[in-house]
Amino acid sequence: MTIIGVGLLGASLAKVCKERQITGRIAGFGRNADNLKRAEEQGVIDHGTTDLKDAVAGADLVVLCSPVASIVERFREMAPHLDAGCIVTDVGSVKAPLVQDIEPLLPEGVHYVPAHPIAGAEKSGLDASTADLYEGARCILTPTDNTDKATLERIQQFWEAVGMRVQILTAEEHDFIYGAVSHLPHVVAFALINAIGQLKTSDQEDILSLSAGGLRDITRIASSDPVMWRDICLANKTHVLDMIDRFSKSLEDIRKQIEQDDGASLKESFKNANGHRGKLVGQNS
Ligand SMILES: NC(=O)C1=CN([C@@H]2O[C@H](COP(=O)(O)OP(=O)(O)OC[C@H]3O[C@@H](n4cnc5c(N)ncnc54)[C@H](O)[C@@H]3O)[C@@H](O)[C@H]2O)C=CC1
Ligand SMILES: O=C(O)C(=O)Cc1ccc(O)cc1
Repeated sequence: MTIIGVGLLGASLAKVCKERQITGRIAGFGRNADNLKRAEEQGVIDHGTTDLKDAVAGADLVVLCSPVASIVERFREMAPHLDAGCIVTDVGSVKAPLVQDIEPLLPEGVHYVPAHPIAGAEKSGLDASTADLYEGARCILTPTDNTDKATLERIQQFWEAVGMRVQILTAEEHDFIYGAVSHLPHVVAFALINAIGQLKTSDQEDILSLSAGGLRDITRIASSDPVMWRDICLANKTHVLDMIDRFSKSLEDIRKQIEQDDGASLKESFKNANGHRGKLVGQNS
């Protein structure tokens, strides 16, 4: 197996595959030689290289684990060096643009099954990786009419072996759903903390230090990697813009209710929210 991008998702995958002996030798590709050397020294990968051709030589399975905007480029570069029979999957948080661009680049005999493990954190990099990152979480596969059925089954078995519950969606539906349940919440968290992050007390102290636990809860994901989230928002632009519009409308409704001292409607808005949140907590993943 070759992992492209030995960060949170890539190194966690390598760790669980080693622990459960799911794959044989693991090669890792990255741009940072020091990171690859550390991953090798820690036994996360067997061989780290900044040479993509060397990284994929003889690979049966390649997993693209780099930021969304780099995935198609890395695939384009590696395609001529993949052996017939090689299977490629990925972990990108946006699916339709990747599938659209990668499928026409597939060499004869090489198969691609797009995947998105719904497992992660606001932390990134090798040091944040853990063998149990994927355990019990959902993994969305987004095959197309061109996807080879036997390969789809093998990739489903692979993600299940890693500990995931596999679900199949079209790439388009995936991007709509995750635009709503993942990308919008990250945008909101970034925007919320930006809106209040620079406010000061009369003594010129940061007001954030005076906050209660709620602010920490709602902004945890505002610590997420800026490059990763830039790429996700731009790649899923249409859905993210649509979700921002929906959110703006929801916020505007609450604003009006407060402005008009409409306590009954305001309470109704908050009560509806309690109901939705209850569904989320009851069936959280
Ligand atoms: N962090 C999360 O919670 C989740 C992330 N994802 C997806 O997983 C992918 C990786 O995310 P993380 O592991 O969190 O990021 P990360 O920053 O921990 O790891 C990314 C790795 O890719 C390498 N990299 C960066 N630019 C590259 C390029 N141009 N070409 C090749 N390698 C490059 C980095 O050196 C790093 O080792 C992203 O596509 C993201 O959308 C999917 C599910 C959850
Ligand atoms: O940290 C969190 O709670 C996340 O939401 C992690 C996450 C980030 C990106 C994904 O595509 C999937 C999961």
